[in-house]
Amino acid sequence: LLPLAFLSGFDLKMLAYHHPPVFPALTAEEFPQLRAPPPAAQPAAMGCAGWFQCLGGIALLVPSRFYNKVQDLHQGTGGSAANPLLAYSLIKRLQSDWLNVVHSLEASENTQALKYGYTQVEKDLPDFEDLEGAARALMRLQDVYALSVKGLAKGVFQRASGTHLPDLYSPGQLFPLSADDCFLVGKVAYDMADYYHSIAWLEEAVSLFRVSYGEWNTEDEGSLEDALDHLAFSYFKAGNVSHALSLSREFLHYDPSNKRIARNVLKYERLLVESPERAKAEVGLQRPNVTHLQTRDLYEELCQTLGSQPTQYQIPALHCSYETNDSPYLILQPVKRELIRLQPYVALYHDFISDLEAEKIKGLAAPWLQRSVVASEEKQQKAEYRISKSAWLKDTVDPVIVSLDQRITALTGLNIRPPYAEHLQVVNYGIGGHYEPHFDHATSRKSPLYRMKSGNRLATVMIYLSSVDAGGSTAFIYANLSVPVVKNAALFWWNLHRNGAGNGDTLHAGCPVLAGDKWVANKWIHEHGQEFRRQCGPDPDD
Ligand SMILES: O=C(O)CCC(=O)C(=O)O
Ligand SMILES: [Fe+2]
Repeated sequence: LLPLAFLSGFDLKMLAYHHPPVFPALTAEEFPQLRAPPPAAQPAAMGCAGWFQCLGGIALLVPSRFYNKVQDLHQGTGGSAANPLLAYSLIKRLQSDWLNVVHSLEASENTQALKYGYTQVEKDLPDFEDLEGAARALMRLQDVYALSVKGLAKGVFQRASGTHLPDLYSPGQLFPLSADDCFLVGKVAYDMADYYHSIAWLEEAVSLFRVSYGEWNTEDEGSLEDALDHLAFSYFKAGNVSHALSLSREFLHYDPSNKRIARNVLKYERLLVESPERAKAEVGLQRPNVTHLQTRDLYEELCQTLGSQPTQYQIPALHCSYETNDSPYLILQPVKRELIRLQPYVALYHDFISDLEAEKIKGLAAPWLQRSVVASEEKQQKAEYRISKSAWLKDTVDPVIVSLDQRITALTGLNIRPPYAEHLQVVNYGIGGHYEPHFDHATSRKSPLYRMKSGNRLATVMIYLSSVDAGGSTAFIYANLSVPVVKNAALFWWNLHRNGAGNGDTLHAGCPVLAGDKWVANKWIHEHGQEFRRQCGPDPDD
């Protein structure tokens, strides 16, 4: 650096200007290798005393005392560039102080403290399975709601091309994804050999990495080269050799010494010479049908459009009414029933519980939530087609459950004392959480549902304990209807015909939650105990 005498007032102003008193800009400008924390991660905002207790300031090595001193020096720099003392201290700081800070014992102690702090909370942080799950959830939302990946990367929820439907969700604040965020989603798809999704997400990653090429982010996992590498191979696997070739050539432009990519380039060139038609071959990539759902299109349409329920005007039998169900319990406060379908019978009871009760039930379940399982042959196990957390609540845990049971008894006229009904199952779906089309009743005699020795699941009462911002409807696939989440309402349907056979028309699903936090509570009522409450009959349609 020039000695003090050679720096003009303007030079000093420029120095001060480039090192404004805003901490993040200051550190990043003065020492680009030091990563400034995002403004939201300031110690006060995070509720901790100094940077060194905070993980928010990862890789931040600057002691707060020095930071405060620097900040004070930057106060009112406008007129003070003429002050020789300040000018001297600025130059000294840039030439010597920072060097001492970076090489200080304090800096290495801070790094150690940062690492120690990280190991303390590490076990509570999301693991790779969580991250993979979150990436899959994004792809699920992309598919089920036909969203454009380009839009998602920008933070908006636009429909993919071809549809002119309005957006399903408009967030108040945009949260665009970074190149590396997109890269990771693409990589998760790539690792599952799902080139349909890897291509869409890696295309976004590549274009974002291109824009910021040369800017290194310590926190990033991938780079432009990584994204080009994975994207080229995805295109090759999808049969598009000419795209694979041009991306691999671009890779070599950035890293000419990579022998593997150089070999790939030769291979792709040879393939194109041997069969030039490959150059033109635009292989239509099929979306993988991971869960082999036969009803996928129907299901997704119902999730997107909230079904096509005929209204009361088309079917007069579908109407709203106050019901007492001959129960003394309901005489003073009848339930508000909205008949949704007669075949299969589906009814929505509005305001079945209060906000207070909903909060209480969620609070009681929260500490017990575990990843939901499904019945598979004789076992219960986790499955990709049901992503949620759930907990069982006995009526002994709180009087609120007792009074809910009383109301369900009054509403249904059924006997729900154990073992004639299961305990209350509280379910929480996070973003992208879903339950693909399924039956609540057992379809095989071996099902674990029969362990209660009270027969099959005759009826379902499902209560919405929350609202959602978008998505999350309950779709009845064959009945061609879907019910939006209505907070505090209870949805009722019969799973079995009067002859005891399962009603195939009750195939239903919980659509993925697009935005929000969805909670439901299930009460499954079994066959036994209802002999005098729901008459049986021989008619297979009844
Ligand atoms: O969440 C929903 O809308 C449906 C849930 C469901 O079908 C179930 O838990 O069995
Ligand atoms: Fe269900």
